[in-house]
Amino acid sequence: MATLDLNSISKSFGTAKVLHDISLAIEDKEFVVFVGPSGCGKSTLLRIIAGLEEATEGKILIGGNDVSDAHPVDRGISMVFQSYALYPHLSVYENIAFPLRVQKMEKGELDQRVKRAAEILQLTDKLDLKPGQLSGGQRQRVAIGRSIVRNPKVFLFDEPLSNLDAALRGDMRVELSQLHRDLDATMVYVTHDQVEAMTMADRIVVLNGGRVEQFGTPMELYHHPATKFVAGFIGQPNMNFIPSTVIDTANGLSVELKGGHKMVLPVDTTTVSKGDIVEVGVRPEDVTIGTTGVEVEVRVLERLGGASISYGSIGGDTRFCASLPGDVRVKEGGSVTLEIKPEDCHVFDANGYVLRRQAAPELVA
Ligand SMILES: Nc1ncnc2c1ncn2[C@@H]1O[C@H](COP(=O)(O)OP(=O)(O)OP(=O)(O)O)[C@@H](O)[C@H]1O
Repeated sequence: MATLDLNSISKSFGTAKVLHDISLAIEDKEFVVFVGPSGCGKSTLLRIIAGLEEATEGKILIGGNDVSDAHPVDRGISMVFQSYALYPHLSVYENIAFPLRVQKMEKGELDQRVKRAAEILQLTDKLDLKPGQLSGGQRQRVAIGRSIVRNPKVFLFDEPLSNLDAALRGDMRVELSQLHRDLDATMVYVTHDQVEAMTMADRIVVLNGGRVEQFGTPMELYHHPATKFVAGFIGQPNMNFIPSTVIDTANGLSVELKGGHKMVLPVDTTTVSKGDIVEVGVRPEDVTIGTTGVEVEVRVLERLGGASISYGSIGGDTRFCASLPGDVRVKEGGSVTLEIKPEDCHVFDANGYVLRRQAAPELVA
C-alpha cells in the first residue's frame, strides 16, 4: 500500500476551470473522503488520480513515484464505480476473477485470490450465482471484490453506495469501514453525503467550487470548521447561523444577536471592528431550554423518541433548528427561549471565514 500526493492539481474543460491548485498529502493506509455539493469537482479529482482524466497542471505521486503520465492500469489503483459495472452473463466468481483473467494470471493464484476476496466480502456461498440473482448490496460487494483481487496500492470509490436504499447504505458503511481495517489499504472515497464522510473517514477533504475548503479529521471539521461553508456542510441537522452586530472588541467579542440577545464570545477580534456584521454559528445539539438566550418561534416539532427536533426561526426569517429532549413540552406555533454557551459558538466574518477561538487560559504559557 502507499501514500498518495496531489501537487498543485488544476483542471480546465475548455475555458471553464473546475479544479484550482489542489495539493493534498494522503498517508499510507488512510481512508480519505472527498465530500462536497454536486459539481464541486470531486469526481473529476478522483478520475484524475485514476488516470481517466488528465490534469491541466500538477502532479500525482503514488508511493512517492510520479504517475502523472502513467496509463491507468500501470498506476496501481483500482476504482469502484456507482454503477456496479458487472457482467450479467458471468457468475460472481468470474466477475471477481475478470481483471485477473485479463492479466492471464496462473489458475491456482487466481482461484486463491477470488476465494480470499469472497471470504472477506461474505460472498463465498454466492460465487456460482449471476449478478441478477443478487441484492443491490451484494452486487456492490462483487464490484469491490473485483477491486480487491488486483491488490491495488490505492482503492478509489466513486459514490459506491448511492444506488442503495438508506438502510442498506448504513450497513454498507459499516462493512466498508471494516474492509478498510481488514485490508489495511489506502482508500479515497467520493460522496456528496456528509454522514458517509463523517462515519467512514480518517480525514475528510471538503471541496467547494473546485477548491479545498478544509482537510481534517471528522471531529476537527465538526468542532473547528474553518469556514461557514464547512460549518454548514458537516453535522446533522445543519448548524444555525444568526446575523449579529459587533458591539465591542475589548476582552473578547461582544455581539448583539438578531432578536436582541447579547453575548461575549471568546474569539480573536483583530479582524473585526465595532459595528461590523458577523454570523454566530450554533449547532442544534448545543442549545438547551433556558430563561435567557435567543427567542425562537417553533414552526414544527418532530418527535423522534429520544430527541425532538424543533424547526423554527428568530424574528420570522432566520432559520433556527434545535435538538431538544424527546419529551420536551414545546408547542408548535409557540415560542421558546434557548440558552447558548459562548464556548459552543462559532463566529464567521463577512467573507465566511471563522474568527479563531482564543486559547483557553490554562493552555497559555
Ligand atoms: N467532460 C467534461 N466536460 C466539461 N465539463 C465537465 C466534464 N466533466 C465535468 N465537468 C464539469 O466539471 C465540474 C465538476 O464536475 P464533477 O463531476 O467533478 O463534480 P462532482 O462534485 O463529482 O459532482 P456530482 O456529485 O454531481 O457528481 C462541473 O461543473 C461539471 O459540469
